[in-house]
Amino acid sequence: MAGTNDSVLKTKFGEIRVSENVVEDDFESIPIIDLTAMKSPNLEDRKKLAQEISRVCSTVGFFYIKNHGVDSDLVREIHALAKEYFSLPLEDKMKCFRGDSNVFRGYTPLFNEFSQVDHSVGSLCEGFDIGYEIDGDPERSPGDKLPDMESDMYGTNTWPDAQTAPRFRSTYLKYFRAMLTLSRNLLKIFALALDLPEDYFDNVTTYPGCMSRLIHYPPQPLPDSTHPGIAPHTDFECFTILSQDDVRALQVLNKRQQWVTAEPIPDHFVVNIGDFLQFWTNNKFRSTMHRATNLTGRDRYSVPFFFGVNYDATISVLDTCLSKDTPRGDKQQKIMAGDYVRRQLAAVYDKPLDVPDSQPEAVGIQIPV
Ligand SMILES: O=C(O)CCC(=O)C(=O)O
Ligand SMILES: [Fe+2]
Repeated sequence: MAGTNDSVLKTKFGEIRVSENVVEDDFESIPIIDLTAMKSPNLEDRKKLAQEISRVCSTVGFFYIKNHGVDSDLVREIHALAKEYFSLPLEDKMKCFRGDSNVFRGYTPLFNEFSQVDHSVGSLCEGFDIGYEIDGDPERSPGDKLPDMESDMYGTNTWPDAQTAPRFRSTYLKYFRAMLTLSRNLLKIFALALDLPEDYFDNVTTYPGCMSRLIHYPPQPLPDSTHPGIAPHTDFECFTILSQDDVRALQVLNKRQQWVTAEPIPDHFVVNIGDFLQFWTNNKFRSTMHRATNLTGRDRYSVPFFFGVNYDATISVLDTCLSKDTPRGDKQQKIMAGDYVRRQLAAVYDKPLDVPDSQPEAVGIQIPV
């Protein structure tokens, strides 16, 4: 029912009416999942975990993970790195300007990332993006080459020079490797959750199209939707693993269309489903809308890792997600991972599209918000 404090939110999938009253998390909205069983030698334990994840992904699309196996010192290091990097003078950071990269990597200054639907809304955050490279993949060896794949989303990372930001590259790639390992392990549980063999996605994750960002949100003076920390959006890839510091800002849209704060919890990551898994699962898993609003008066740092599949992999509804209510024709709708990500990044970074017109769009697949 429409309330007095409602507003209409434009999204890339249509308009929805949301309540502007931010509610506290009751942990039903954003449950905590213990990943201990992910490493269990017993398949039944892993299946049980998969069932729990399946339930949460079909209802909320957001959850915290604990006992994930990532070293807490490494998490501290990456946050220290972010803080150090963003405190550099703007001219040093601009040497890695993301606009100079044809694969959207490098430094984005304040107000240069736009809402997915409204380009007049620039986010009150600065970021540094890196993407997949061989040295960031523990399953590849130094000297291996990026594959000669069709997608033009593979490319090189832009790094600050060692004098400006010592240890930046080595620390960030160490973190990227840890996230990639965790993601590949999680994807096996997702496969079980979808009644598929654990290795089902292995052949589309040999050179996975992943990206990571360091983000700095200066304090936001007012709950002002003209310059939100990050405007409401869904993520593009399979899932995102987010490390937050202790400053609250992340808000998740629940089923009652209210914003719920995802409180930072020490040693936990926040995981959310992205668009690929929603397409793949025929909308069974939810790519949930979220935003960041930092009204704490403190600087906030966060580090998302976006786990995608090989950029030239094709995504269409999984056989296990077709039902009598979903016509087989839905299987004909396909998206190529790299094209989809390029289009979405171009939309938020305002870069001219250079994707050929003939590439399929994900328009046929209905995404309920
Ligand atoms: O910083 C956060 O809490 C969220 C970041 C986010 O949603 C994104 O970068 O896609
Ligand atoms: Fe996001």
